[in-house]
Amino acid sequence: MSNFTKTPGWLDWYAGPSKPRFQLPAGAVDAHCHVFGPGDEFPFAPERKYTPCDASKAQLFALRDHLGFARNVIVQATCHGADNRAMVDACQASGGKARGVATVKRSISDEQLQELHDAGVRGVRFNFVKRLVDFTPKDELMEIAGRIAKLGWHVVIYFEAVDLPELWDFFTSLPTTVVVDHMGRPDVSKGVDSEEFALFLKFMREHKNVWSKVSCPERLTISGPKALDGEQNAYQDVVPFARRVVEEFPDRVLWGTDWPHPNLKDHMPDDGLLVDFIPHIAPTAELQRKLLVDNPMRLYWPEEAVQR
Ligand SMILES: O=C(O)c1cc(C(=O)O)oc(=O)c1
Repeated sequence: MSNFTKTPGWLDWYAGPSKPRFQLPAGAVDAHCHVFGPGDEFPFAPERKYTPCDASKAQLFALRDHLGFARNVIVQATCHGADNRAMVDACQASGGKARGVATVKRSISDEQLQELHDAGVRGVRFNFVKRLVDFTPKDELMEIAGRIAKLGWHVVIYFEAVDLPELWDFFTSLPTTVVVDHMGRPDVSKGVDSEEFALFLKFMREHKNVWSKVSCPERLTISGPKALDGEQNAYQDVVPFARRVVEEFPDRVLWGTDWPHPNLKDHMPDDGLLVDFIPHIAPTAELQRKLLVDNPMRLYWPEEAVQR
């Protein structure tokens, strides 16, 4: 037990997830997941907006093996601020099976960036979700992007769909591959043919360096049903969004569990059933292989990626 007190109402990750019915392709990558602490070993950042339960590297690796993934991409969680030690420790302990995405400040030195690279970091995350982080000036972010571009890294962006118009010019001037978290958080109640989602598709269509994670149906759903109690048709209201992105941009999509699912308020999904969501959004073996193996390997393990 950590000395930190969890945010009231915090939902812990689901213990004892089911075995997915969907068999992941060999070499599948969970390309969006986090570690939290443990708080006593890797304290949460003073500037954090929430205090989570612990979610250790050992627990993450056990989930990876249980679900049938070969590798993880561990994304720095905002509760750790720009202190990347927990994420780096997990990457280093993974025996080459994890790569990382860090959060850095302008003050980071070139030596420190190189250390992150040596630990397996291949990207930085810029977060624009106001409930998660304080504002960072765009000139600072652009300076960081210019520096990490030289290492061959990419930028991961997290924002809400309503904020895309305002952020458009900044995003489209980033010099690297740009990976959008959770499809830019569409409001699924507006429908897949909404102006809002059309703008997101245009963003990807017009900018070939933009990729998307088609993750987090458990976050985006309004009407469910929830991935609990053996449900094989979970989050039907999110399926058309993710499927549209996978089918139009099959070579620029990634998928991740988002374990341990920070800040869910309504329910905590059974991660086995979350994996069973994948064939609903990527219905063919080829789309599944691109989404789960080829694309994440190209971005995070290019030295090992198979050219097809
Ligand atoms: O929507 C969220 O609350 C959320 C938070 C974080 C984080 O705190 O890093 O990461 C995510 O991917 C999603």
